[in-house]
Amino acid sequence: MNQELNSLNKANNELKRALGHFVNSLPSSGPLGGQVQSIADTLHANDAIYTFASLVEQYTKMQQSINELEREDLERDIAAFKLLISQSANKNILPIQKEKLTAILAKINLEQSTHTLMIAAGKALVYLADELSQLKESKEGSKVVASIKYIATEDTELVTGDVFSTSKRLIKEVVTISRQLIQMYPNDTFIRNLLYEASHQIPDNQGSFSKAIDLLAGTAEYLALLLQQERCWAEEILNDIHTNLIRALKETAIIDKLMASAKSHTNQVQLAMVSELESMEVKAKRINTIKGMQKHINHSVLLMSEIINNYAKSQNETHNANIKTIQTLDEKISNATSFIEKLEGQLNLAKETNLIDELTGVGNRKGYVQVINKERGHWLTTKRPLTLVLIDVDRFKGINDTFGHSIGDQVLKSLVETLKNTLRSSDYIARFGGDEFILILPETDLDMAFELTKKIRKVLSSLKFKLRKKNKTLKISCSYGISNFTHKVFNTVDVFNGADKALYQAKETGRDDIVVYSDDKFISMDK
Ligand SMILES: Nc1nc2c(ncn2[C@@H]2O[C@H](COP(=O)(O)OP(=O)(O)OP(=O)(O)O)[C@@H](O)[C@H]2O)c(=O)[nH]1
Repeated sequence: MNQELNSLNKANNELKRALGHFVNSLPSSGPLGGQVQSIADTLHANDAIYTFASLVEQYTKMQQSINELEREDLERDIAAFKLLISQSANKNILPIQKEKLTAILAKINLEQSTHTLMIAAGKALVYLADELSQLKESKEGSKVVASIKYIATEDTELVTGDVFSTSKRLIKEVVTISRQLIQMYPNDTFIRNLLYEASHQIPDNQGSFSKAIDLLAGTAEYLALLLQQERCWAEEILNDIHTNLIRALKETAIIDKLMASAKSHTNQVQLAMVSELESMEVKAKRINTIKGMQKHINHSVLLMSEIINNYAKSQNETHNANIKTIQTLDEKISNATSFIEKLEGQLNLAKETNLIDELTGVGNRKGYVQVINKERGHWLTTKRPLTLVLIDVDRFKGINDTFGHSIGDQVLKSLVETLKNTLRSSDYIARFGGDEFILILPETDLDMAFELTKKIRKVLSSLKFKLRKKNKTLKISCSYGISNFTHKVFNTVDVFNGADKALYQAKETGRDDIVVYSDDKFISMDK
């Protein structure tokens, strides 16, 4: 379309030049004076397309005015025009030329209609121009031209020459424009007709100035229409692009995802950007210029890419943070795993060497022997207090017999749990057999052991075992025997026997009792 517009501009300049001379040759007063002046003013305007349109309009108006003018006024103008031609015809030109001009003049005199008068006058001008240009080339030409200059004003010569050559050039431009247009719109009948009409004007040297302007005006009008159409298409395409852009975003739910991500990360900037993007569709409907829409699309695309970049960045950050957390967790898990493995190893070793009681999970008699030997060795070197406590459930046989073996087992397990919760980690528990347990208490003297045993007795006596079937509650009690390593009694078996003696004594005195035996004698404690 640019090419066509350039051609149109070129044609416009030609037209301006030709009309300039034409206007200068016309009388500036009289009935056409106003229009002549207005054409002259328009010629100085700069906007090519605007000038062309108004020149054509004013030229057409002038033609109409000529038709509408009073006969007398018109005759005066035509008379001036005839005089101009007859003066040209009477001067020093060749007889044959003079003859031709006189014939035309005679015809002009006969013509009644203004329109045909104008055509005849136009032909005379064209003929004159043609002859003049030929004369300029010939030998006697310069002489003749000089004589014509003498009778005709400079403007007249220019008008005739320029109007003729401009007509031809204008038509050529119409042909050029329509040939270019036909390539873009091969099925357009208007352009085809235009090309046909313009092409048939070229070989005809009599092609009139007004015909050329008519064709050119039609071309310009049609070009404007095509431009308008293309503008509409461009607008539609841009609108489509924008709508599709927003639809694609909605369909893939990208906006929802971005919104959710911005909300969860309390990213205010991102949130504001996503909301703006959401309102893009509404805003687009209010835009009615191509430039505006292009700007809007650019803005949309920039905004989208910025949001998506931000989103990707935050996703990346979250990803990296997750990787760090996973690494820390991995380390913790592997530490815990190796710890568990170590414990498992110890447990397995204990099980392998039969040091653990199967039912309660504490040490068995073998375990007790191993630990007491170790602790005794320590006592021998440090002489730090070391005490044993024997615990035996009272009337356990009765529990088994009355409530069943499994309740008996449960009592033993609960007893061990209570002991574990009351003792220090350095203390050792072993099931010595049946319902009898032994505690090895390092760093514990008799008084401390006695207080600890009182505490154990209190907790155990508060235990209640619910017996569903019988709708009863079972309570238990135990008897306790305490003994310690001393300077006098430091043999393991002797100390154990001391504790056993004390336990037996507790049973004898009615059970649920604590008895202390040390250095081969019973010790009375403050109960
Ligand atoms: N349920 C259960 N009972 C056991 C287990 N080992 C031993 N016993 C029982 O524990 C009871 C021990 O009873 P004794 O200590 O002799 O006597 P007691 O009934 O406790 O009476 P006193 O000790 O004199 O108060 C026996 O009836 C054994 O069968 C066990 O692993 N589970």
